[in-house]
Amino acid sequence: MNLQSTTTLNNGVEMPLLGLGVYAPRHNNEVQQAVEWALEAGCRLIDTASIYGNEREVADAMAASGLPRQELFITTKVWNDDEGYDTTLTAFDKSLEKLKTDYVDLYLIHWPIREKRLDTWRALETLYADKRVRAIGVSNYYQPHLDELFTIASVTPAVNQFEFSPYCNPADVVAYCREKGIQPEGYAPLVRGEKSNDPRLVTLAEKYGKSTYQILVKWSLQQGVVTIPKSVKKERIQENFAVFDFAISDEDMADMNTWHDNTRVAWNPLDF
Ligand SMILES: NC(=O)C1=CN([C@@H]2O[C@H](COP(=O)(O)OP(=O)(O)OC[C@H]3O[C@@H](n4cnc5c(N)ncnc54)[C@H](O)[C@@H]3O)[C@@H](O)[C@H]2O)C=CC1
Ligand SMILES: O=CCc1c[nH]c2ccccc12
Repeated sequence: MNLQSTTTLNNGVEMPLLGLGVYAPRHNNEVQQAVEWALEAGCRLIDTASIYGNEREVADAMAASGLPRQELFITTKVWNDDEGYDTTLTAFDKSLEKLKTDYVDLYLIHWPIREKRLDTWRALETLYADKRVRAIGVSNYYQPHLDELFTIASVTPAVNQFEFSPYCNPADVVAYCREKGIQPEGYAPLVRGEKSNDPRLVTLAEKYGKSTYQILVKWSLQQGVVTIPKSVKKERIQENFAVFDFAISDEDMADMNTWHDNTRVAWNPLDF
């Protein structure tokens, strides 16, 4: 496995396993530079969203990189206020305009807004049928949201993105996604640095000669879960991607799988 390693989605599209998240730097003008550094380091997956307000910066970095569009994998998301059928189609057009591209690789429903999420999904299916997105998916969907979606969906979501770290490890959601052919993707894999002093994590970092951040990234990757650590600092971006020269033992992976303590940086999907 290396930075170019991909997973094959349920419609045959190849998605990189490791990418850069771009929510939410203090200043969005840091995003263009961060994406450029990530692309230079070999990263090809960028995770943005309309609510992050930085799709234009992502577009500028894509252009500055000189990389062919088809080598990049760009995810964006429809935000809560835009959910609904027509509003989602309009929001998608705005995202495309900001991203200065004529297609998105993966378009996600950002949160499952109760009254609107089925109409929002129908809009995503329209965009997919019209070949304006290569894959469609959801974010922050747990089993009840997926089960509801399956009652109307003509297309199975290709990806479900949700909070995923050893400290927020909804293993039942991962298992359910796999059963249904949905690729799990984890956000906040670094718990925004909140756990970097956890003695158990520090011990593993020392054992493997890696940083605590690299241990967290590797824990996701070794399970085949796509992961999108965020940083806008060059050294940290490079550090977070330098995780292909070691492996966490099965025993240590099993131990990390007992650390779940419901630590969340975002809302609980079951509240939606
Ligand atoms: N679908 C959704 O609802 C959500 C999606 N996301 C996506 O996931 C991405 C990652 O999640 P985040 O919330 O950004 O949290 P994260 O867990 O990736 O943490 C990022 C923070 O960790 C610290 N950090 C990163 N690398 C470091 C290093 N090598 N050394 C020291 N500190 C380091 C920095 O403070 C940085 O701001 C987001 O940028 C976004 O793209 C995030 C939250 C919700
Ligand atoms: O992707 C980040 C999701 C998120 C969760 N809460 C908020 C509030 C405002 C913007 C984005 C988000």
